[in-house]
Amino acid sequence: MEGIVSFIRKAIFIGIASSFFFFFFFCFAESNDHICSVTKDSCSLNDYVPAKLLIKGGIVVNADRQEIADVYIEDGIIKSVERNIKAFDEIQVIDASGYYVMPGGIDPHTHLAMPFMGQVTIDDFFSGQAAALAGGTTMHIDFALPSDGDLLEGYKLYREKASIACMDYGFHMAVTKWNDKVSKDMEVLVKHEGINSFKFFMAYKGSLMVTDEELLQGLKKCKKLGALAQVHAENGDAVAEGQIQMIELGITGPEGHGFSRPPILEGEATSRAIRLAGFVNTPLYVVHVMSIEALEEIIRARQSGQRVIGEPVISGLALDDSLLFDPDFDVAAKYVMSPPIRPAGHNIALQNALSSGLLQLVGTDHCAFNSTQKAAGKGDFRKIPNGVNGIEERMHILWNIMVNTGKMTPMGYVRVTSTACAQIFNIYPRKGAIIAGADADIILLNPNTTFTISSKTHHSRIDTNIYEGWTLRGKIETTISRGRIVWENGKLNVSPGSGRFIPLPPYSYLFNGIDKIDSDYLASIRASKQQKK
Ligand SMILES: NC(=O)NCCC(=O)O
Ligand SMILES: [Zn+2]
Repeated sequence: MEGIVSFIRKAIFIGIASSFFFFFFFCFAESNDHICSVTKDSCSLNDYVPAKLLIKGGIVVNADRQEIADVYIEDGIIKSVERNIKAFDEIQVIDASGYYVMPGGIDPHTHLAMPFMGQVTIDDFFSGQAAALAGGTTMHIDFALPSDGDLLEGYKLYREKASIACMDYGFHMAVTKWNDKVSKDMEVLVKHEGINSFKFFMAYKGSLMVTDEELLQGLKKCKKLGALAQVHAENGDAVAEGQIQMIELGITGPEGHGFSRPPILEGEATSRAIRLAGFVNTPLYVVHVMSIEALEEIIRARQSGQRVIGEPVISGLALDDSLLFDPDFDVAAKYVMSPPIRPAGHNIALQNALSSGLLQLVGTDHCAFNSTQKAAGKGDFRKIPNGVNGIEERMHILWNIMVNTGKMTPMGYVRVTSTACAQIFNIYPRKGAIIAGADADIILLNPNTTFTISSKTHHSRIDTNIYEGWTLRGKIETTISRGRIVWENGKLNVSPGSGRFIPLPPYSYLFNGIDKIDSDYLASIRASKQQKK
C-alpha cells in the first residue's frame, strides 16, 4: 500500500515539475523569438494571434503561374491555395473577385535611420515600414553601416534601431575599409547573424569608398563565405574631380550633381567591379543600375556566363533628370541621388531590360531626406544629402509603367518585385510566393482604382515626394503581413515591435557550380603547366 502511495506522490511531483518546465520553456522560447523587439506591451494582441483568413476568388499570381483560386491562411502561414475552399464560422473571409492577389513586395534596397552626409534619413524602421506596408511591400532588406569601420558594432546598432519594426526585414552589411577584424567580422555575421550580402561603395570618396585592393579582398572573402558581394558602382575619384570642375565653372545648383557624375563613370565602375568579380569567380550584385552604360556592362557579362545581378530602382525606371534642372532649389534637390537620375532614354532602356529579364529585380534605394535636410546643399550641390523616396511608391509606379503599358505581365511583375529578391537572398519560397507553407505576406490589387500621389497623404515622414501629383491606375487596397491585415480601407493597423528579423542564409543558388568552375579552371592551368614540361 505504502509503495502505491509513494508511487502516486512521485507521479504527482513529476507531473507538476514537468508542467513548470514546459511553462518556462515556452515563455523563454516566446521571448527569444522577439529578442530584438521592443517590449510586448507596445504590441497589440493581434501581433501574436493572427486571424484565420480566407481570400476568396481572386486572381492569384505567382512568378510562374496565374489562376483564379482561394487562399487559406492560419497562424500567419498559407495553408492552401485552391478553388472552392469552404469558409467556417470563425474564419474571416475577404472577397477578392476582380483583384490580383500577389506576394507582398520585397524591397532589396533601403536606408532607414541612416546617418549620411551629415544628416540622418527621416524614415526610421517604424515610419518607413508603415509606409512600405501602405504601398504593398511586406519585407525589405536594409543596409547596415559599420560604426567607425566596425562591422559588428554597426550591425548591433542597426538591430537596435529595428526594434520598432512593424514588418519583416533583413540586413545587408556595408564594408567601408579592409583589415583582419573586418574579415573576421564578416565571418561572424554570415555564420551567426543572418547576413548573406556585403556592399562595397566604389563612390563617396573620403567616407564610404573602398579602393580596388579593398574591393578585391572583400570579393574573395564573400566567395569564401557564400555571401553575395554588392557594389555601388561609380568611379569615386573621377566623381570628386567632376565636382571640382562644376564648382570651378560656377555650377553650384542641383544640376551640377548630374553633370559631375555622368553615366560613363557608372559604366566604368560597373565594368571594373564585374571584371574583378570575374577574376575571383564570385557572383556580383550591382545596386541601383541607373544608366545604359552600366546596363551594357551587365548584359555583356551575363552573356559571357558570369553571374551578375542588376538591380534598377524605381526612380531610375520611372523618371528622367528634367526636374533636376528646375529653377526652384527645393524642387530640384528632391531628385538628387547617386548615381544620378539620367536624361530621358536611360529609363526606357532600363524598363526594356527589366521586361526582357536582363535586369532581375527592382529596389527603391529609399533614402528619404526632407526639404530642410536637403537645404544643407543650397549654394553647393555637393552638400545636398543624396537620396530619394520610393518605399511606398515602388509597387504602384511599377504596375503603372510596366503592367498597365503592356511591357510586363502580372507574373513578371511578381518576379521583379518579390520572387527574384527572395531567391537571390535565399529565403524562397518562405517569401516571394503564394503557396502552401509560405509566410502569408499578400497584397490585393484592384486594377480599376485610380489615385493620386501626394506628400500630404503618403505615410512616409518625408515632407516631399518625387512622384507628387502622379495619378495612377491600380491600387493595393489590402496588405497582409504574416496573416495580419495591416492595410485596409486606406488605414494602417500596425504597431512598433511587431516586425520580425529574417535571417538570410548564405550560399544562394548563385553559388551553385562555382566550385566546379574553379576546379575546372585549376585543372586547365595544371594541364598547361605539364605541357610546358
Ligand atoms: N543612393 C543615394 O543617393 N543615397 C543612398 C546611399 C547609396 O545607396 O548610395
Ligand atoms: Zn548606393
